[in-house]
Amino acid sequence: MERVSAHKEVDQIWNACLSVIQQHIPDQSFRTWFEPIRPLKLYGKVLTIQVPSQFFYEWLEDNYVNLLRKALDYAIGRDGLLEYSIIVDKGNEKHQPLTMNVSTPKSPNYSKPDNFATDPRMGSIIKLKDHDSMNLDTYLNPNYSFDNFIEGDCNRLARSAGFAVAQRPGLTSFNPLMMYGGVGLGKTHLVQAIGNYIMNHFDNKLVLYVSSEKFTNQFINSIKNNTLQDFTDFYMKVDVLAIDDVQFLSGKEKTQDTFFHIFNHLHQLGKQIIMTSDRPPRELVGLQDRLLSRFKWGLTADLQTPDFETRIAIIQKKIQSEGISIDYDVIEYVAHSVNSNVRELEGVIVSLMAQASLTRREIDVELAKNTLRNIVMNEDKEVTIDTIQEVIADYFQVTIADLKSKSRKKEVVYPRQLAMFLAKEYTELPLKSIGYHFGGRDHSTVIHSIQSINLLMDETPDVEETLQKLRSYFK
Ligand SMILES: Nc1ncnc2c1ncn2[C@@H]1O[C@H](COP(=O)(O)OP(=O)(O)OP(=O)(O)O)[C@@H](O)[C@H]1O
Repeated sequence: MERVSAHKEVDQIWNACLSVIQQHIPDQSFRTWFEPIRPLKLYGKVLTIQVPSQFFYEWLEDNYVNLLRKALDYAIGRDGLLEYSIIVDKGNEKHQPLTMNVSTPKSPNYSKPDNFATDPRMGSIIKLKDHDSMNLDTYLNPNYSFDNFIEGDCNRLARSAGFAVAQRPGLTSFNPLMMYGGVGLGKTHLVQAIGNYIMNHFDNKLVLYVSSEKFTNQFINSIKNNTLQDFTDFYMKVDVLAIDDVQFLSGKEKTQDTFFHIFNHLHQLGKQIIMTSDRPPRELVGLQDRLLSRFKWGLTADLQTPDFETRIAIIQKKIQSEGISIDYDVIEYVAHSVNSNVRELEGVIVSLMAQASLTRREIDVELAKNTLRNIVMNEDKEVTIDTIQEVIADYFQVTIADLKSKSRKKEVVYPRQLAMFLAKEYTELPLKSIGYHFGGRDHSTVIHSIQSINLLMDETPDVEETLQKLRSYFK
């Protein structure tokens, strides 16, 4: 029967491994890559060792797999297996280090140890389970794909270029591919979709996704630990390097030097580089000119705030993926009310569903209104168009229905125009959406209302005074 061995035995086995390893590599490498390893347990013929990071694990797999095999043969026998437990660095968050036990599927090549020698990756002793790898930010999140990325005018170029790159990595003129855009507009989604596509369609391509922050931290650690060469060698081996949020490299001269070096090496070998940034290259202050000029060698594509139709499609996709259905008038209401970015849009849908299930209510426009109002209140942000309408209706003693009606009565027209004027001032909604909230008027009516108020302000001082009073309700 298999059993977990006592500590002493585990240590002995690992020391036997180390004695083999030490004979084959320089002292410096031994100290760097083997001394930090802690033997944890021996279960039958499976030895579990703890390694300090994902990067460390990969490094061992890439560089020392044959040697580890040899050491296991000696210490346990040919059927000895190795299991890694990786400490995931949680940065400054106060979490216990998460230890992941990586399972040990027996490789089909296992019975032919010669394969290990010819292709270390093929014969890697251990492979990360896919669902485990999701937890590590050097890996890709399989939930991001081209299939669930909605295309619209706002992202068409970036999506098409991304898809072309995914189909022929390193072979298109889009190298590097640089995608930029504001918060929550889909940069990470797209870059990960490219990575996932390549992983799923090319067996032998090594894809690495890394945030610039992580890259910088790894770089700093490699200097501290005297492993800079290992660090650069590691990056120079990949076939596809996806680096997120390059604006983070700004002002970090030494990190930029190393990135420059890696970039050139990969580019010369025809490897694919994909980058994202929150602003266009010309606005990346604090980045070296030589890097910036290289960013422009390939294609730069922007991601814009999604237009109304794209917002509708995104909401529909989201609710479909949640397996529910919502009436079109609710979808339309949300699409007309949230236009900042896709993350917020998704957030509203999630809150809406939570709200509905908590209060056991149907998802209708009324519920959507309440949800939005709560979100806005909690985030202490600008007022919603509904609040503006309520304040105006109350102030001028008209009804909200009047504001939305077709009535041309003077007592209604002026408040309605003021409400549209304030909606423009307080919300980020496009004119088309403002019009929607006023009984489906088109954007030219909204422009006309705003112009009328501007004209009136020039003519009558009262208007400015009224506006000030109304504004005081929103403070
Ligand atoms: N076109 C789209 N279709 C479907 N979902 C999208 C689209 N764009 C963004 N999303 C979703 O919106 C959310 C935010 O996107 P993502 O994290 O990629 O934004 P980002 O641009 O990287 O933002 P940040 O700069 O804040 O990291 C994700 O859940 C993503 O799946």
